[in-house]
Amino acid sequence: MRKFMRIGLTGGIAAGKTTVSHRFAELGATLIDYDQLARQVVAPGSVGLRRIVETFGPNALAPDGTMNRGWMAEHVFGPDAPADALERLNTIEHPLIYAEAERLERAALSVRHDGADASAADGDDAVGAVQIVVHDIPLLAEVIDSIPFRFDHIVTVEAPAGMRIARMMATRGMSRAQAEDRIRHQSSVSERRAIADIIIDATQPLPDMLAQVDRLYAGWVKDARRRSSSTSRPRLQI
Ligand SMILES: CC(C)(COP(=O)(O)OP(=O)(O)OC[C@H]1O[C@@H](n2cnc3c(N)ncnc32)[C@H](O)[C@@H]1O)[C@@H](O)C(=O)NCCC(=O)NCCS
Ligand SMILES: Nc1ncnc2c1ncn2[C@@H]1O[C@H](COP(=O)(O)OP(=O)(O)OP(=O)(O)O)[C@@H](O)[C@H]1O
Repeated sequence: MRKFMRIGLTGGIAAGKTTVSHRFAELGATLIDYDQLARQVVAPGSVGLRRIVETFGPNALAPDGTMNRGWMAEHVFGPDAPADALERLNTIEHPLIYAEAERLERAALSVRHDGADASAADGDDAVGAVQIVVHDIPLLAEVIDSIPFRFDHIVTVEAPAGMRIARMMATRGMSRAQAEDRIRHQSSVSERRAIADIIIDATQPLPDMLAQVDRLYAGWVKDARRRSSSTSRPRLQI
């Protein structure tokens, strides 16, 4: 019997989400990184990039055929960004991202932890491994009503805006104005907390934060094992 749990991971930009998600991956979770998918679906030659250029014009394309991320970021987050620009970009990218996330999740669930094809080994499932799939979704609070997944738990990683702005300026080469623009276009701490059942405080010392992640993961594995006695199939509710 397969044991599967789907987790949503979110948090304000530069709060510490990637630090947390990498720890989950080290512990054995399958990680689906929506920032990475957002890059994949607009790769050169993709349907996503073609639609973006049709919608936003040739400035959206860099000379090397990739999406011009700097222009795009300014065009959707900057002070002179048209009111509906971010929504138009999201409308193009989000369905493509969800389709890819679904495909990755199905692929992960069809392979057992030891690498064997799960469909060929149903008889071994009584002692089968637990699979925790973590969807790392910066914008989960924004898309919670439209995303085609349901989560067993939602975790938000939080740090004060001042600390996040300082981190963006120090490590991502952003100006203060660019960092503030990015925060302003995201949901608030309270909106993220409203959808989450678990909060990770990223102002605590790193070892304490990672220990909290370890405890969470161990608890989920235990719950998934317990639950599997009443569920015979992975829950792919999409
Ligand atoms: C606007 C773009 C081109 C800017 O690219 P850039 O390289 O500067 O940023 P990057 O993609 O690395 O994102 C960094 C962070 O910005 C924030 N962010 C990204 N997209 C959005 C958005 N649509 N709304 C609010 N915040 C966003 C997130 O916190 C994200 O983690 C790019 O972010 C994009 O294509 N965004 C739309 C796709 C999307 O929704 N991505 C998030 C997946 S949930
Ligand atoms: N508990 C902590 N103590 C000290 N530094 C931390 C802690 N958590 C995260 N950081 C640091 O904060 C910075 C931002 O963390 P991280 O890259 O994980 O953020 P993020 O939320 O994934 O950002 P983004 O939303 O842009 O993807 C990193 O330099 C990371 O090392």
